[in-house]
Amino acid sequence: RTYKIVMVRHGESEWNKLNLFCGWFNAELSDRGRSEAERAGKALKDAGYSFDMAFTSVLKRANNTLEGILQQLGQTSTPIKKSWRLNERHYGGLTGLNKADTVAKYGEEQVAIWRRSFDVPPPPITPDNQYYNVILNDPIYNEGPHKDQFPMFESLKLTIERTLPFWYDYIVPEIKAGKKIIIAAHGNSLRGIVKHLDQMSNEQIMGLNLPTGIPFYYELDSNLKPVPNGSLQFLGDPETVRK
Ligand SMILES: O=C1c2ccccc2C(=O)c2c1cc(NS(=O)(=O)c1ccccc1O)c(O)c2O
Repeated sequence: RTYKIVMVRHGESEWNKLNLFCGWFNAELSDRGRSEAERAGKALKDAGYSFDMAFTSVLKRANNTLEGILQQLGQTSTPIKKSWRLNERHYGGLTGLNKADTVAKYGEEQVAIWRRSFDVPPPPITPDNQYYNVILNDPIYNEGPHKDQFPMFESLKLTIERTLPFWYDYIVPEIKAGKKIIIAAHGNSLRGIVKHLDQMSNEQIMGLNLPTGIPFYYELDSNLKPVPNGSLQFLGDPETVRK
């Protein structure tokens, strides 16, 4: 028997529009992001998908993307499990900075190192960062992580290491129970799952930039390994996917 699982990166957020590092800040979806979610839902509906369960982060940009999709499917009562472990990578002290600020503050060379590094973290977010308290005290984190383990920064490596336990402990059992699953999350948390499923190298996964709002699916065998040609298939018309 094989299993099909659908994943989607949330649509454009208000901070994506401004090209700001967002990470664990709870930014809203932009209007464009909402319409991306609507289109994703329509593509899934046209392809005949339905879901028994959904997983998402605790960030509203992913939650609202999921809600938009389920609305199009007429499945707004689908059980949803949220976890901080599916959150976007925490960009630490870069949170709220745009490209110019980042280069001005840290220089081109350092930015280039961060861009190509798997395990080099950004600087920690500090109390002088205007988003420090709003993130640390956001009630969306009441279910975790604990204050004494709350991250102040994450490398891609650290992000993947805190995402995969959720995949194993919560998502895999439901897949094996035959549930039809959708995951609505973020570029870097989805990279963790994709890297694991396709056994990709650090370099390979850093080269993968998942498009926003375009659902993709995996077809997995009984060992939850991708079947031949069962990796990372995008949904929707090729024109949209190609862009
Ligand atoms: O500085 C970083 C960076 C710093 C620390 C951890 C990870 C990254 C990172 O992953 C990254 C960066 C810059 C850019 N491009 S950029 O230099 O044009 C840029 C900088 C700042 C804000 C948005 C931008 O588009 C990227 O595409 C990235 O994937």
